[in-house]
Amino acid sequence: MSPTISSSLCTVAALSGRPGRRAGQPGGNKRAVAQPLAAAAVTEAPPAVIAPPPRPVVSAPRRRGGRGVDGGADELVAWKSIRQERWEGALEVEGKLPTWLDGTYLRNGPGLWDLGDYGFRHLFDGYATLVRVSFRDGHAVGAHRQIESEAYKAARQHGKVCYREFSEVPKPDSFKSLVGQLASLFSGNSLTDNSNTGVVRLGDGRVLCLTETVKGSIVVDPDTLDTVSKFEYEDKLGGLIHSAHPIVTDTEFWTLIPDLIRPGYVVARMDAGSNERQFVGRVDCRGGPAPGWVHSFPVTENYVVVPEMPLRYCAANLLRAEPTPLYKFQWHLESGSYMHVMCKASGKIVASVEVPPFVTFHFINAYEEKDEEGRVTAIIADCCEHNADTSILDNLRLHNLRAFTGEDVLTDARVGRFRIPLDGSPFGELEAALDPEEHGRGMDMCSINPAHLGKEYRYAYACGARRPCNFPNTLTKIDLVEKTAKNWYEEGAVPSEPYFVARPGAVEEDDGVAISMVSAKDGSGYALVLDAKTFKEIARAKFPYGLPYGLHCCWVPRDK
Ligand SMILES: CC1=C(/C=C/C(C)=C/C=C/C(C)=C/C=C/C=C(C)/C=C/C=O)C(C)(C)CCC1
Ligand SMILES: [Fe+2]
Repeated sequence: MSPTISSSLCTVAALSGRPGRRAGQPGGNKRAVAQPLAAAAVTEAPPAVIAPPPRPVVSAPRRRGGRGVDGGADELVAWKSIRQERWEGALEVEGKLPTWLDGTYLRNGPGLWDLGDYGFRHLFDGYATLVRVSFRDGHAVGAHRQIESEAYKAARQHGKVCYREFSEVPKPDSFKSLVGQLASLFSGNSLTDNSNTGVVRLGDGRVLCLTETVKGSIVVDPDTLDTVSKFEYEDKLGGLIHSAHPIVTDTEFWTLIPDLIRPGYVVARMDAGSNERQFVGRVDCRGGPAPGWVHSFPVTENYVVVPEMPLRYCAANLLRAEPTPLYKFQWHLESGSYMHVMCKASGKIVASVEVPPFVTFHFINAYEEKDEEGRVTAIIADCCEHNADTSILDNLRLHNLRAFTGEDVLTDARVGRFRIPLDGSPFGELEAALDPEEHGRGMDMCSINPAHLGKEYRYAYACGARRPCNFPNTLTKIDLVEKTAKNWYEEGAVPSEPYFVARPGAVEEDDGVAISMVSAKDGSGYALVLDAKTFKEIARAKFPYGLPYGLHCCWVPRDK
């Protein structure tokens, strides 16, 4: 079986007789060749460190994204663009930070949604803003900085969208024929590299920001937040899009690459320290007409779980200039929903079952269920499941996020637990792992103790809901054994993904802290440190300005 992805997005490149070219390195386009990006930052960005202004540095949308009020003091800035390129400074600490907390918390997310007088429409479109909080000896230093992607630099230079983002596309260039536009889409040239979704620390210590385009993999410096270089995959796997959430451990990296031409997924792994993905196996879709969206996927110790949900990629929507209700995707309930299980060692599929319809962006974890003799009988896979309803994508339009009227409009979500039997049965199960009322029927942006990745586990940390609300507004600690939740809430505040950091030497699964960045009701922002056991606040480290909402985080321990 050929490991080369035959995705429709590769078609033009393949036809042009330039095999093996890496995504993001189209022939003749010198801008796309790997090179340090920081040099551009020095000439184009403002001075290295800018003192914080007295008021939150946010700007309001002026067109399209809905009318906002200028970000003065006393109002939430979660959905407003950060105006400064960068800032760094000591944070005022309220409470007592644990002295063992020694390292850097990094958070990535779309923090800039305005270009001149043009406002983006969807949360996922914003240009990437990295936030850092470094903890040492009970003190905290904070910083933020825009990631210098090609897409961001071009937008800044030309004052308009220049690459295809999640929902925004560049205005059609009247000099470029339709064929030319199709060619640049299929070659990947016009796709964004705006790596605004995740941030991971690879086993070799490099820190990588990611999105769903392969070319949007960017290496950053966790200390300076400098954009260091493009992460170039040095293999022939091809593919222009991949799962935004690879599975990363100290020794390896697993990823899923959807194939839009021959609907399916390629499973690949990469050794720590390498840039070369290796083909492990392929899963053919059982439903059509395209693979399901795979924002993330889970693994166990011995297996990779490949989800196939009815929210599927749609080639026609990829080409459209105006966003459709489901953006680049389409809902195909009739196509069925499936879960596939691949053996990591052999690449063979050991189970492929039909499951009830589901909608998920974030898998939480998975593990192997064993019988008394230690034989693996089933795979358990947990996710943040939106009750098979795609409306969450509409909830996340900036207009809706900015227009909270007190009405309860956030759609319900739960911890969806799949049970995938390995005995050849054709069906798997999907049920709520606990009563969703425990976390207010809001559930997303989850982390676990990384020592339990792929293994049995008890606790998950996520954003839940206190209703009425239009967005998850609590932090919740889920106990999957007791089937209960502990919740943190502050009126009017928007917290982001709580990230678990274990205490050095910890034995118990919840011995550590959960760190979240909070955009407060009064326009301020702070890093919140909760005791992961009690889920009570230990300390908060306050930024002198409010920060926009952000998505995912990682932890970089200090080099000793
Ligand atoms: C640019 C192109 C694409 C980009 C896809 C992107 C940027 C997808 C990002 C998805 C994210 C950030 C999902 C997050 C979900 C968060 C939820 C549900 C939170 C809920 C509340 O707590 C493609 C679409 C891949 C097509 C090519 C072009
Ligand atoms: Fe995500």
